[in-house]
Order: sequence, then structure tokens, then C-alpha cells
Amino acid sequence: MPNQVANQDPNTKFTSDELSNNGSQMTQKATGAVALEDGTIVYGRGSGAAGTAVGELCFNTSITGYQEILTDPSYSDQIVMFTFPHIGNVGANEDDNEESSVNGAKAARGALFRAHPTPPANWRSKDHLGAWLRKKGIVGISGIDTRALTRRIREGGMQKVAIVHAPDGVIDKDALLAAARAWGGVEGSDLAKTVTTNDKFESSQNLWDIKDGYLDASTALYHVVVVDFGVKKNILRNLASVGARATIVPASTSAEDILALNPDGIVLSNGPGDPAATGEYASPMIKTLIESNKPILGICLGHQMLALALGAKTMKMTQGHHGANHPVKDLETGKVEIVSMNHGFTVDPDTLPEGVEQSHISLFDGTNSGLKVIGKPIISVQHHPEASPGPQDSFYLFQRFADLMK
Ligand SMILES: NC(=O)CC[C@H](N)C(=O)O
Repeated sequence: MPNQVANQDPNTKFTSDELSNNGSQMTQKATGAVALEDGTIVYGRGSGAAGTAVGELCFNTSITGYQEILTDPSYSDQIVMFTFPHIGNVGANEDDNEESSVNGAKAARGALFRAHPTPPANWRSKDHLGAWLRKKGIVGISGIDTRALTRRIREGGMQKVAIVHAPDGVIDKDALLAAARAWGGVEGSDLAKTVTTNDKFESSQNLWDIKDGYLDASTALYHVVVVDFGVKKNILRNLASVGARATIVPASTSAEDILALNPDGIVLSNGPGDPAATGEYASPMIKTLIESNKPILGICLGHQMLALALGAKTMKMTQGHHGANHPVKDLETGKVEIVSMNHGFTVDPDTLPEGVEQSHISLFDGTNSGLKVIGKPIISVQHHPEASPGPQDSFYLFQRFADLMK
């Protein structure tokens, strides 16, 4: 019987220095390794691109949607460890990439899997995950005891890691560990400017449907300017689904240039890195947009940057929120929605100025998941109303934003 779990396959047994899966002897040379800044070295089997990648290790609990996750520019400078053991089963295609095709933004730097990706079985698949990872330049390592590493992150927080896929099996673990420790980390780093589009572009693509593929774009009722800090395509599609055509502009665009486009509303997008590191250029721009009284929707990084411009503070979380099954409560309606999450920083609700209130909270840990500005058409959420991947409970937020533009 074929066994898809790499380190139980008799030909591919790996053992690690510390987080050994079963302490068994290696029967095949490891072609991949992970070095954590705390000194842990774990061996596995390389897949995808060969080479070394350095980043912040976070775990994602989603069962599906690995391709959307790995191409979400918010994961720039991160290495995603999937807690679900079987990743790759539905292959990969061009439609499910989330990064904007215009800027070709770099998203996740690497991926860790429990089982080695197997040949795909899905009618939408065009590629094996391994081949797709290679094309994208993403390093993958399988055969990893993802449960043990996840527990380590839950206890000690997200760590700097270096991973290597060495097809010849030559792995210098000391050099790998040194690379992990030498890296500066995500805190304090402005990554939005590394993934934003260089040039303004337009989008009116609608949502994808299982029967009809991409739905026809409806007549545009609104014009929205999206400030691109690393925008996901499904945000643009959700805007189209509520009748908004979008003009996407670079992160460094001035408020004056944004307002000159005469938008009915403005979206501050998701994106990678530390929100506090964008303060220099983003806060003055967002402050002017707030004063303009135009409707604003902030999503994830955009939500955090809006909070900063309003005078609140953000802080780093221990393990962050990365998954597609997080319960969030809408404090206005009392309804609980199951949402997609991907963030490592959070808005400190104790620092909200007068006139700014929490609209949503996470029911996992009570952290802030949304804001509203009293007396202004401004809303923002920490979670991902566009899902992709994840449940579509929060699609209503795009309609709420459209209603503010009406
Ligand atoms: N998805 C996002 O926009 C992430 C926002 C921010 N980079 C964080 O990690 O908290």
C-alpha cells in the first residue's frame, strides 16, 4: 500500500537532531532541513525550489487553500508550516494565485509539510504542487513533525528560521542556523513597499463560480481606489461583486493623488510586515483620507495602519492568527462569523482614541478584529472578508462598505 507520509515510507525515513518523529535511523539522506533560531535542527525531504530561504515561521491551520495561502503577499518574509498533514492533493493552477498578477509580488518564502506532496487529483489542477513551488521559487520541506514544531511556536512564539532544499543532500546545519539567527525579522520591517504595485492598474474581475467560472462583471456603480500594500485578488473580485470597479495604486501614492481620482470609496489593503514600520509615508496619507470624509474600508494590514493613523497602537502577537476557522463576533449585530485570519500583529484596543470603537473581536483570545469611526463612513477588519481560502461568512462586509458609498 503506498504510504504518503514521507517519514513512514521505508525509503524515506528521516530523523532530526531534536524533534525526531520516532527516533528511527535515516535510511535515505535528507534533502531538506529547517534550522530554528533556538538551535533546533529538523531534517526532511526537499520539494519545490532548491536553495535556502530565511523567514519567520508561522503555522496555518487551514485544511484547504494552500495555494491561496502561499501566494498571499501578506506572507512575504514568512515560512508557512501547514498543520494539516496532506498538502498538495488538489494540485495547483493559475486561477487560485492570490498575488496581483501585475506586480508579481513575492509571497511566502517557504513551506513545511508533514507528508510529501503526492500527485494531484482534481479537475481544476494543472500542476503538481512540487512543480508549481519550483516555478514560484518557493522552497518546500516535507517529512516534518509539524505537530511538534507547532507546539514549540505556541509556547515560545514565532521564530526566525532558515530552511534548505539541497537535492544533493549536502546540508551545512551550522551555516543554516547562522542564517536564521542573522536575519533581522519581521518586527520593525516595512514589507508593504516591497510587494506593492509599481504602476496604477484597473480591475473589474468578478468572483469565481463552480458552474460558470468567473462571473460577468456587473455594471459598475462605484469607483474604489485600492491602496496596494500587498492586495489579494479576491478583495478586488469581492469589490466587483458589489458593483465597484477598482483602481489599484502604489502604497506610496499621496492622499491628494488618490482623491484626484475622484473615488466613491477607498480600500486600504492587506499586506506583509510590521504596520508600525509604514508610519512615515502611510500615516499622513491615511490621516488626509480620513479627513476627506470618503468611505474607507481597511483590511488586515490596512486595518492596522488605519488604527495607527487614528492614534492607536499596534503590537506583535506571540503565535498570531493563521487559519480559516476563527470565530469572530460582530459586536453590532451580535452575530458570530467563522473567518479566515492571517496576522502576526494586532491593534491594542486599550489605545483607541475617543470616537473609535471596536466593531469585531476574536472569540479565540478576545483580540481586536474590527474598528469603526463614530460619525464617519469608516470601517475596518483584522480578518479577511475576502476569504480565499476560507469561509464566506464575512462577504457581507463588502456590501456594508458599498452601502456607505451609496
Ligand atoms: N494579512 C495581513 O494583512 C497581515 C498584516 C500584518 N502583516 C500582520 O502580520 O499582522
